[in-house]
Amino acid sequence: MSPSETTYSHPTSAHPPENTPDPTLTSSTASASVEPSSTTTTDTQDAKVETHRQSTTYSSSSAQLSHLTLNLSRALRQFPDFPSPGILFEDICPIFRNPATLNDLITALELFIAPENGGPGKPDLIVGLDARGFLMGPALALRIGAGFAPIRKKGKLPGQVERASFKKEYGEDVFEIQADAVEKGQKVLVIDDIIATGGSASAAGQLVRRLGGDLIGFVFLLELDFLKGRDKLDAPVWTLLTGQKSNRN
Ligand SMILES: O=P(O)(O)OC[C@H]1O[C@H](OP(=O)(O)OP(=O)(O)O)[C@H](O)[C@@H]1O
Ligand SMILES: Nc1ncnc2[nH]cnc12
Repeated sequence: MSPSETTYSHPTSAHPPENTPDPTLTSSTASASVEPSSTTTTDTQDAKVETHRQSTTYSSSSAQLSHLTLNLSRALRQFPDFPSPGILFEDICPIFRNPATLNDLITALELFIAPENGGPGKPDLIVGLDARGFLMGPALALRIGAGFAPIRKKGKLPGQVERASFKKEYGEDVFEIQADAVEKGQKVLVIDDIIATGGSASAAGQLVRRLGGDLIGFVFLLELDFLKGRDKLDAPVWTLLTGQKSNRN
């Protein structure tokens, strides 16, 4: 089977099977309540494209999104046992090397968050997660006319910060955000490349809310859905691609 014929929805042997417990849930990490979303799933040749059905523009936007996400899924590649044994690492770097796929990514995200496609609408502020969220967040913010603020790993931001510890698919970490990064009541969208166990995104959501932000949702390029990370998030979740394609390399 050629790479373009493989399915982007099955866990591979390098990842825990669907019913394997999420390792981060065995710790004291706080787990947020689940907010059901009206997500529908459309299968394409390579990817499952999640959209939120709402208006008459759905069909054309959905077709465009299918096209864009197919291009994006083809640009991803995988590295087994990185950064540690048992992890099948999804490498997003090739998307950014090519201006066409970079544009596809930002256009797909822009379409995805549009209210007519069931998205949350334009946020006041996009909050991106260190480090790969920085590759996507500012470009999307510029495209839609929103601000951008970073959540960084501990010790990188000057001034007063809010801090949250968390567990992720391959380790533990600490996030910080500048205390004045979010204005009270600002509509905030959190963006990152990948949601795996959801530990990183959950900690980011907590920080946004602690600063008084109105957390309108989370958006990701890729969701490793078998790890059930979205169950840790208590705001709507939008993901362009789900699952993992095996034997890509
Ligand atoms: O859902 P989780 O299990 O929390 O994993 C997802 C997080 O892991 C990766 O970041 P990483 O900490 O590796 O940082 P990087 O972006 O600097 O590579 C990824 O970019 C997400 O932020
Ligand atoms: N499998 C994975 N590939 C790339 N980034 C990740 N972050 C958490 N899990 C990951």
